[in-house]
Order: sequence, then C-alpha cells, then structure tokens
Amino acid sequence: MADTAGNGAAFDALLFLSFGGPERPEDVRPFLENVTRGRGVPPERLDDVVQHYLHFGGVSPINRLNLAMIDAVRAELTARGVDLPVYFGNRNWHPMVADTTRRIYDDGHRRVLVFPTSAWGGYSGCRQYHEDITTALTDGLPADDPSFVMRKLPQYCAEPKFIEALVRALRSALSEFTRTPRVVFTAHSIPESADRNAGPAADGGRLYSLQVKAASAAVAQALGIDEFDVVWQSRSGPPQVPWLEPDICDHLRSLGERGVTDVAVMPIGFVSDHLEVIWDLDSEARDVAADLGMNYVRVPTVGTDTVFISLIADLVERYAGGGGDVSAMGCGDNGTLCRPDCCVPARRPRPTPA
Ligand SMILES: CC1=C(CCC(=O)O)c2cc3nc(cc4[nH]c(cc5[nH]c(cc1n2)c(C)c5CCC(=O)O)c(CCC(=O)O)c4C)C(CCC(=O)O)=C3C
Ligand SMILES: [Fe+2]
Repeated sequence: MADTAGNGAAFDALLFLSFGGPERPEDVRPFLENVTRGRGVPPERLDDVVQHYLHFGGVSPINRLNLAMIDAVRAELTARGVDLPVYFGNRNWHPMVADTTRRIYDDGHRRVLVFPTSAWGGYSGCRQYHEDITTALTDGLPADDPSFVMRKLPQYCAEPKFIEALVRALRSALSEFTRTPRVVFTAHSIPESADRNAGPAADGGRLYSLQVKAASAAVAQALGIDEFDVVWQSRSGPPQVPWLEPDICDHLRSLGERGVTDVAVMPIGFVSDHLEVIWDLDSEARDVAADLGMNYVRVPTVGTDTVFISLIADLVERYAGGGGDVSAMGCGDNGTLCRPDCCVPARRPRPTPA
C-alpha cells in the first residue's frame, strides 16, 4: 500500500466521491445489495426501499445532482486558475470508485484529493468513505505503486461557508410563510451505538449527532431563530435496535398535538435532493403534515448553491499545493483515519484488506 510520504507535494487530480444510486429499475436490487451487504438491514425494510426507488421509475436523482455539482466545481476551479481534472466515483453504484481510480491512474495522475459528499463525522459519513478509498486502492490499481496518494478532505460541517449556504437556503424558504413556522432540521438517523462510537473514543463519541446539532444551531442563530428542533429520518435497522430519535414523522405528529400549524423542514444532513430527501421528506413527511392540516415547506439542500461550490473550491485550494491541515478531523491518506480510534464500527467490523 502506498504510504503518506511527500506530504508537501502538490495534487494533480480531484475525485468527487459519493454514495451512488440506481439509474434504471433493474439496477435497484443490485444497488441495494451493495449498500446493505453485511449491514443487518431487515428484508422487509429493503422491500419498502425498493418501492421508494420504483416510485421514481428506478432512477435516483443523486447521480445527476452530483454531476451538476461537479460541473459547477469545474467552472469554479477554472475561474480561479486551478488546473485540476475532476473525476466522479461512488461507493455503491457506477461509476464505482475503484473503476474511477483505475482511470485516474491510467490518465497518469498520482496525487489525488478526495472530496466526499458527506460533511459529517461518524462511520457512515466519514470512516466508510476512507474504506471506499482503501477498496479503490486494492481493486482499482494495477499494482502497488507507492507514489499514488489519495488524500480525503476533512469534514466540512463546521465550515463557515457550509453554514452560510444553509442559511441562504433556509432564509429563502422562510420567505414563503405568512406565519412564523417551526424550523425542523433533519439528518439521516444512525444506530445509537454507531453515534456513541462516532469520533475519537477519548472525546466521548457522539461526534455525528453533536455536529448535526451544532450546525443546526449555527444556522438558526444566524437567522435569529430561538426555537427549533433537530430530528432524524430514514432509519432502517430492526425495530429492537435503538437509532437516533425522534423520527421526523413522529415529531410532526407531536408538533401537531402542540398546535403548530406551519413547519419548515430543512434536510441539513444531505448536500443534495437525492432519494432520501424526495421520498422521505417530499412524500412521506409531507403526507403526515397534510393529514395534520399543517403548512409544510421542505427547504432546499445546498446542491449547486454558489457559496457551497465556493467552499468545495476553497477546500481544494487549501490542500492542492500539498499544504492544509492533514490532522483535521476526517482528513487522511489512502484510507488511513484521522485518529486510529476514530468512529470504530460498533458491530460487524470489516476486515482490512491486506
Ligand atoms: C449518515 C448517513 C448518510 C449521510 C452521509 C452521506 O451522505 O454519506 C447517508 C446518506 C445516504 N443514504 C442513501 C441511501 C441509503 N442508505 C441506506 C442505509 C443506511 N444509511 C445510513 C446512514 C447514512 N446514509 C445507515 C446507518 C444505513 C443503514 C445501513 C448501514 O448501516 O449502512 C440504504 C439501505 C436501505 C435503507 O435501509 O434505507 C439506502 C438505499 C443515500 C442515496 C440516496 C439515493 O439513492 O438517492 C445517501 C446519500
Ligand atoms: Fe443512507
């Protein structure tokens, strides 16, 4: 495996690394098998999720949205005079990260910055992207080449421009209301055990939920909102396993009981309007709100917002010359973690490829 030598050398390519999603009905099952392999998701949940994808013709918007972000990042880098080719690879569906890595290698690049589409710490949001890089190096490279380095950019959930982009999205959504709505921030639920193990053990865990809460509070504060909620969505484990709560739909019901009539639901946990946003929020949660007679607005994700794209370009520029803080949380070379004890998988540790 390549080592981390040459910390000061410049980078010559950018890999935009994401989750992936199906593009045809036939892709849905094999995609979901990739996502859930060894993850203990009950078959009934999987059957439901198949239906969510089929509701949209078996096409997740995620790849199209990522390509739009990539186009915007390319334009921004060009405008700044940063000459880095941008590649696209995914964990769970084509273009698979190992295939893209092979292409990067064959195109002659040897030092690759990796931008992950998750802003957060935790196993699913950070460590699993390091594992993707390890997989890409193992399956994607023709031979062990110590000159090849893939450096994952750090977690960006606390970056001022990330908060600013979120503030812009929420501010414009709030202008649609005539009465002041309750603002509800939502992010992907994870098992309680995974949250307890998120972040360096010495820091006491819970990095993921604490980051989501801190970013939500920062966005609310910027807009002078004193009362808001942070809730969770899209849980998928067996019912007896505790996940982060409350669930968005349960929470809407309890807001309804308390007489709340207007809600702005902000998917702070995701950077684009992919399937877990357009199904779980635009369909399921919206229906719950409609049954309760609530006025419901789903706030846009940051996506191609110019401030968010500018943040991505800033991160790239910060590290492209070989500088930048390589000890920042989430930053690591060739799948090595920021801290050895960071975000240890709570169950089913995956064997590290030799
Ligand atoms: C923290 C987190 C993020 C945010 C960070 C990031 O962005 O990476 C995220 C993103 C996403 N999750 C996505 C889709 C899915 N997630 C699943 C399952 C799971 N997600 C989990 C966590 C997260 N997920 C967890 C703990 C599971 C249980 C299984 C396991 O322990 O790994 C399943 C399996 C079926 C189900 O259980 O729902 C699907 C289909 C899509 C793509 C949607 C599209 O196609 O447009 C995206 C961007
Ligand atoms: Fe997920």
